[in-house]
Amino acid sequence: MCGGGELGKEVVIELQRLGVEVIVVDRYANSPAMQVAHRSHVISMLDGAALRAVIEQEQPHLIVPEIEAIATDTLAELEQEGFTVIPTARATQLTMNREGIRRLAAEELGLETSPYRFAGTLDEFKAAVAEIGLPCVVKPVMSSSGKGQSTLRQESDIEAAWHYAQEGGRAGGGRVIVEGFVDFDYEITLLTVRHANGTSFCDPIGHHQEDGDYRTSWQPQAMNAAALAASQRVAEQVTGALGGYGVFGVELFIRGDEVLFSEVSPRPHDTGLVTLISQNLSEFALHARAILGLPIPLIRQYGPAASAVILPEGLSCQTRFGGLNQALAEPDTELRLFGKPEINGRRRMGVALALANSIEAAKTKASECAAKVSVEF
Ligand SMILES: Nc1ncnc2c1ncn2[C@@H]1O[C@H](COP(=O)(O)OP(=O)(O)OP(=O)(O)O)[C@@H](O)[C@H]1O
Ligand SMILES: NCC(=O)N[C@@H]1O[C@H](COP(=O)([O-])[O-])[C@@H](O)[C@H]1O
Ligand SMILES: [Mg+2]
Repeated sequence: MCGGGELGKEVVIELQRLGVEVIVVDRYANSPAMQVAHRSHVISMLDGAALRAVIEQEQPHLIVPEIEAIATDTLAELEQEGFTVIPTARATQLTMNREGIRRLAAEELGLETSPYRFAGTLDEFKAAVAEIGLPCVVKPVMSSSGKGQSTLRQESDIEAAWHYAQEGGRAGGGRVIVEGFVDFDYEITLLTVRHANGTSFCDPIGHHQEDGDYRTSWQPQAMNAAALAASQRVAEQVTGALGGYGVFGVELFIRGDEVLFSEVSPRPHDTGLVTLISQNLSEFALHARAILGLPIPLIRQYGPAASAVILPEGLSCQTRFGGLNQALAEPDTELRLFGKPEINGRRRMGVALALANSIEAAKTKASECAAKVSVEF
């Protein structure tokens, strides 16, 4: 498992339930997934030689990327040499860089997306913003969880947005994407599972984002039949083009019956944390089954459910949690506190989960549960 955060941790648990030996690799020691793995290694996964050395040493049957920022060219070489990369090395190459997946979706598959331009210098960036027009959204081509992302509303935002994007990516500065701002009605993650017996869809997950990072998610998101069918068609096309087995988080903007492709994770998605309470098989269990080639005969959804993140800000290597008594007092609430060993700035440290009789009630319950957890430094 290349990447050992909160998403990987749940996949490790599911794999181990099925008898798999799991070795986690990440950039820092004692990452959440390392805490539940058989063994672990700390390396820079952007360093191809270091990544190759670990994989040659461990000889894994499956290489399971958990984050974008990995030396994906090395994964492609290893795949050529006979290793299996989940879902495919090409999928990890295309999705680690926004340029790869955007050009595939918009230019090769002909899917509708926001208008976009790429820029590698401040001058190109200014020209791109002029062409796309304001408001627009800028993101480093290699980033996730909103890192380095900003929305430009006026000319005076341009310079700061460029510098923030240069500092905020997960792999240093470089190219950015400038996207026209989409005034969507709502956005969804359509979890799509490619497995031995075909492709299955989870019920759509709605979510609310701030600063490019998710705050709450819920399932099922109400959708009209036309928009849902169009979403499934887009998801089938994109995941089919990427290939391989596993869960994909297909991010879509919905405007009336119109569906715009935004991006896709070739792995479980953070907004899909809600499936830890909302489905018989969570997205993590689905990923484990799919990559092992096991059957997925049914995905049962349990009704209105929500997740809300615990996202403190601070500086500490001695985090403690409080308020759990109050947080868990309501029925049908659960917590996952990830066990990240350090916080330096704002970091997602846990998530609250809730089931209720309506989506609104589930969102409120999950948010209240999250708010009652105090993080002490
Ligand atoms: N072109 C756009 N128009 C309007 N909103 C946008 C646009 N692009 C992104 N957003 C908003 O910002 C959020 C984060 O964008 P995006 O998913 O591209 O970033 P990310 O860093 O890859 O985040 P994650 O890793 O959590 O998926 C989107 O879910 C959406 O709410
Ligand atoms: N949107 C992608 C996403 O949520 N990825 C998840 O966050 C971790 C990194 O967290 P960190 O930045 O706190 O180390 C990743 O390892 C993955 O589990
Ligand atoms: Mg996203």
